[in-house]
Amino acid sequence: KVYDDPAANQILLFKDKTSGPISIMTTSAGAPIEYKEATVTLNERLIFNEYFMDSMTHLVRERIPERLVHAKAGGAFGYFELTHDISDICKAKVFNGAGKKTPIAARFSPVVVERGGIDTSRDARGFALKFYTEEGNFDIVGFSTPMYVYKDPLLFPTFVRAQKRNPATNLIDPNMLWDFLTLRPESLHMFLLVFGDRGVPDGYRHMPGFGIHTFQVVNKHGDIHFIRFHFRPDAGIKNLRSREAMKLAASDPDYATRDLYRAIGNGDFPSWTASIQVLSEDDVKHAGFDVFDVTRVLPLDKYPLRPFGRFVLNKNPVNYFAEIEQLAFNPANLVPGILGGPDKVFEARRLAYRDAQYYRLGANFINIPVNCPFKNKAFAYNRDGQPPVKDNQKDIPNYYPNSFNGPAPYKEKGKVELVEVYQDQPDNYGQARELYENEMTPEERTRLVENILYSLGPATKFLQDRAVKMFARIHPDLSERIWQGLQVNRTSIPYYSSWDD
Ligand code: HEM
Repeated sequence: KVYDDPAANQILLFKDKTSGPISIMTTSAGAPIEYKEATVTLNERLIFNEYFMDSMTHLVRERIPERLVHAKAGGAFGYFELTHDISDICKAKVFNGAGKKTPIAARFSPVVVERGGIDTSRDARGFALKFYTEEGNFDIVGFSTPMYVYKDPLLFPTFVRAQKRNPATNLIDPNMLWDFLTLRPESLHMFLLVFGDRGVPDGYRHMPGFGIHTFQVVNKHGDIHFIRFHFRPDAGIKNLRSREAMKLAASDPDYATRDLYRAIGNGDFPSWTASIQVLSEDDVKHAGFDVFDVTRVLPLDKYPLRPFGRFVLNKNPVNYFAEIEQLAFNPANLVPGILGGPDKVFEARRLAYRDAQYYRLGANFINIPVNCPFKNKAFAYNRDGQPPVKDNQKDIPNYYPNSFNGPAPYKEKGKVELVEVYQDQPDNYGQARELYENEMTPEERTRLVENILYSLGPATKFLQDRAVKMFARIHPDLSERIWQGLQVNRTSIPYYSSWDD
């Protein structure tokens, strides 16, 4: 049978591919088990009902901590195809030899909403890719915007808390958000995109992705370059208007997750073209600004895109929890030839992801099949701890150094260190102005103002005044329109003036 919606009919599809119950039901320990309804076994104690004991005690242990941020997601698997060799700048094998294909996992996620939240919420989106390369797993843990919120990683906890729920009311609190945005105005560059059309992508298939950090790469001669990753959806970038997004929030909060699963299930495989901006050491020295500043974009006219590959998602997860919930991305998962970003945010991320995953998945999260390198075997000296331990590295010596043929350290030929960079205060009014003035159409600017008012309207007056002042530094027109809007739209609940039908 053919179903036009594999997302809605997954369980029917399962039935169709089987010819009856797939097996006798068993206990978790594998013994055949009867199903005895408790109500018709009044003369039997529930404690002897092994089905009850087994399922009940498991059920109450089924929740694990959700991700602190990016809790809700759609994810899938597929491959990356290298269309253009880039060995001239990067020796990582995954990017050497045009035509090479590498298996990948992808996970797309709004930042703020909780695990059961709304897919069409106004937010940036995570855009995380794991390349299962022959030299180990390489992760690009990026965003749907080409820039990030701040360049000082000390702000991470503040930013997360300001966007999440108020500790007393348990509500998302515009005062907290606007306090943050106006105290740290470098965030407004990214938030112009979030409040603009890009803030609600029309599903994940129409969403671009960016590595954001300027990664240092090295070729086999030891020459270093710096690159930024860009991924453009081949189906084109599409966004939802606020009104559609809000309707979908009520009618289909899982809109983007459904769209991705359905498309892949129907054989309509989404793909993205991968490009890089490339800078030499000289370019970095003469850029005239901090090219490692994650709150800025690198101008495309100065550093044009060099396409090098595409990736295709052609396989839905067979089990969401096992394969997507348990996926563990980490910017520190790098391979020889790719050194990561020299900036402070990248440095902070080297700790944060690993730490978060130990907490939510346990000490051996790397042994969960989707997280294991599978093109090569890992030979770390870690042992024991919470399951799964897999073979626990069998009888291989468990300490280093040793004299008994345990794994020996890799000696990279012509090893190059990550450069050290001096980073100072961000200043992004210039790029935000450019975005507002040159990249947004007049209609987009109107929608931007409306979306800002929707969020800023319920904030308290001194924050509104502070925001108007900040927006004036981006563009007088933007600030004027927001000020005007606030005069009619100052309200304590989110409200769209133009939405009254
Ligand atoms: C100080 C800076 C940052 C810190 C400390 C941080 C920390 C975290 C943590 C703890 C998680 C949850 C990880 C997990 O439970 O598996 C996370 C998820 C994520 N972060 Fe960050 N982050 C930072 C900046 C960024 C930046 C700059 C980007 C984009 C370039 C980014 C993209 C993501 C994505 C995509 C996820 C979700 C990964 C997934 O799909 O599992 N983060 N971050």
